[in-house]
Amino acid sequence: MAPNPNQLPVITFNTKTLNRSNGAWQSTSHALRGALENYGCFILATDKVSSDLRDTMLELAKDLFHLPMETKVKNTSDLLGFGYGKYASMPLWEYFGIEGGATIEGTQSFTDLLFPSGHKVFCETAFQYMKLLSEIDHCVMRMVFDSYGVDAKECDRMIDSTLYLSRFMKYRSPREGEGIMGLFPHSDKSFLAVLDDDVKGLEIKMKNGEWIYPEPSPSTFIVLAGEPFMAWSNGRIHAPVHQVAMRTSEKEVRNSLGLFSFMRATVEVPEKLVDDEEHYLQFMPFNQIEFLKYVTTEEGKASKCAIKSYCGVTSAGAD
Ligand SMILES: O=C(O)CCC(=O)C(=O)O
Ligand SMILES: [Fe+2]
Repeated sequence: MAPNPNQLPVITFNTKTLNRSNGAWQSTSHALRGALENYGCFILATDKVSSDLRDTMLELAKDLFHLPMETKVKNTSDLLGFGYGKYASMPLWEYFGIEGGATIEGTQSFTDLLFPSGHKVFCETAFQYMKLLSEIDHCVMRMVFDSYGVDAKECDRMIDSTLYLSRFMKYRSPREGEGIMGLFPHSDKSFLAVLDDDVKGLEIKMKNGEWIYPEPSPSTFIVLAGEPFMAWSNGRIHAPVHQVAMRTSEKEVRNSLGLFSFMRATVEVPEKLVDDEEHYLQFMPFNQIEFLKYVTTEEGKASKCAIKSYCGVTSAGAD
């Protein structure tokens, strides 16, 4: 698949492509893996999540941002990017994260905390929506493992250990004198992210340095690989730098939703992905939750590619 800077590859998940005994599974798996290697992301077209559910979720997420600040800050977490976030350095951006967001327990305790008098519709919708996103995440994992010829049991081990962070994000338009940057350029510290939004703003840097600007659509998501997935693949999968910019001059608010995956189990490069030539072992086994803590240290913050300085093997990994 030749990289095309203006367009991301589109991968379709439907009953045909998701049936392992159908030939379409294999061709889709290879295309998906190629997309992650060349672009680090792709557009996922699927009817797995109805547009009604997506609209309802995007609408309900707005309720969170109307809460008083003293309620918002109750959503705390020790993990980077979880909890509630609003930073002076990125004043347009605000987010809420749910730890264990694809489970009813996690979603319920978040709802109880933020809406003490109850918000059944929010809880049920968020759980239903994020659970579907977690199923998409599982399918992506299975296809990647399958395409590399890595044992499905290893994939199950990883999926079973996944801690999901569901995140509700809001970007307001800049006021006079403010910059347009909603979220600064970064590569994700999650394994995978499944992203959804209602207004354009996500910008992804390609390997050749050009940026692409995916258009939101009610029938597509963006699936994006993070640094830990790159390490697991021994450097094959790309973890693209991306950012959010509020370029429009109109008074506009951008809402986005995402499900981010983190492995509790040790992440280890599969033997299949190591050889003596091009793919000597580039990353030592690591714990992704410990890696998240490392990212907040001075060394982690100063590093150009945190996963390489955390567990990269050779000088090829140094910044
Ligand atoms: O808001 C978005 O679309 C992207 C958010 C993002 O990149 C992140 O939370 O890491
Ligand atoms: Fe990101």
